[in-house]
Amino acid sequence: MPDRIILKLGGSVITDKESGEAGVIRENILQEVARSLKEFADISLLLIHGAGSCGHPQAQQYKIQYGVSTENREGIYETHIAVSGLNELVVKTLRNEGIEAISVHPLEGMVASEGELTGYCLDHLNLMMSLGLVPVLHGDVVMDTKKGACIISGDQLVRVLAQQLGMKRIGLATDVAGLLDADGSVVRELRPSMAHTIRIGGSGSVDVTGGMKGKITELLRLADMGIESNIFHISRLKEFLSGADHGGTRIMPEDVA
Ligand SMILES: Nc1ncnc2c1ncn2[C@@H]1O[C@H](COP(=O)(O)OP(=O)(O)OP(=O)(O)O)[C@@H](O)[C@H]1O
Ligand SMILES: C=C(C)CCOP(=O)(O)O
Repeated sequence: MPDRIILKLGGSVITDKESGEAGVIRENILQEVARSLKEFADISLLLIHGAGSCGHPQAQQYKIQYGVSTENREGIYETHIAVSGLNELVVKTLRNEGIEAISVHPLEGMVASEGELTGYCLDHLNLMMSLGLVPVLHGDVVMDTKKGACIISGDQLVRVLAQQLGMKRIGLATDVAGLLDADGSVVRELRPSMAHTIRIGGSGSVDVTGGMKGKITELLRLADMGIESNIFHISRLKEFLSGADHGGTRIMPEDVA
């Protein structure tokens, strides 16, 4: 069986998150990514993407992260439709390159409690990958037993799916070279015991899931479970896919050399 890899494409990469304008998708970057992925057709891939400007502004406008009642329930549709539109374009672009991508929307099959995914069946993802399909999930709004609904980041999906599906390698491509320290240098290795020594911020743009801080929190939880993950700049995608040095940050379990 080929190695299974999870790749998250950051919303900051595939959308224009910084301009503050909602819904701007970087189609040229998506095409480049699709072409790169095509070169690695022998990899068994599960793709996750963030929302960027196609979901974060809507989630913030409807205050989804503070809970959902009949007052703001319209935000469930508005947020989901924004990120689903992005997902449709991601899948279409991959398929145009001959990659057997298929959309999987978390809202339709996952439930959370207090913002943490608690209810889901992943059998279909296993079966899809066994058939050589590339499931394409995304950060989404999902129903929540305590809060009505909540936002699940692509980073949380990375943690849950990496753990549950036994993925061999985990990579998060974003718009920075990796986790940066106070001098702007890339932190090449991060372990749970040293995380408190680095000042980690949110995102420079509208982001309801915590930006870099949210990402590192999820990946440190993976490290605590003995699973390594990687953050790198999108321009280093091929290095990550081929197993070469991607120049970014490896988030590692405490006792791994
Ligand atoms: N110490 C840090 N090192 C690197 N980036 C940082 C740091 N602190 C804050 N950031 C911000 O985190 C951003 C990356 O996180 P962000 O969540 O926006 O990325 P993403 O995963 O690509 O987007 P999305 O959440 O929409 O999928 C960077 O663009 C940077 O502005
Ligand atoms: C805002 C929505 C809909 C999902 C957020 O996912 P992320 O961009 O991975 O943080």
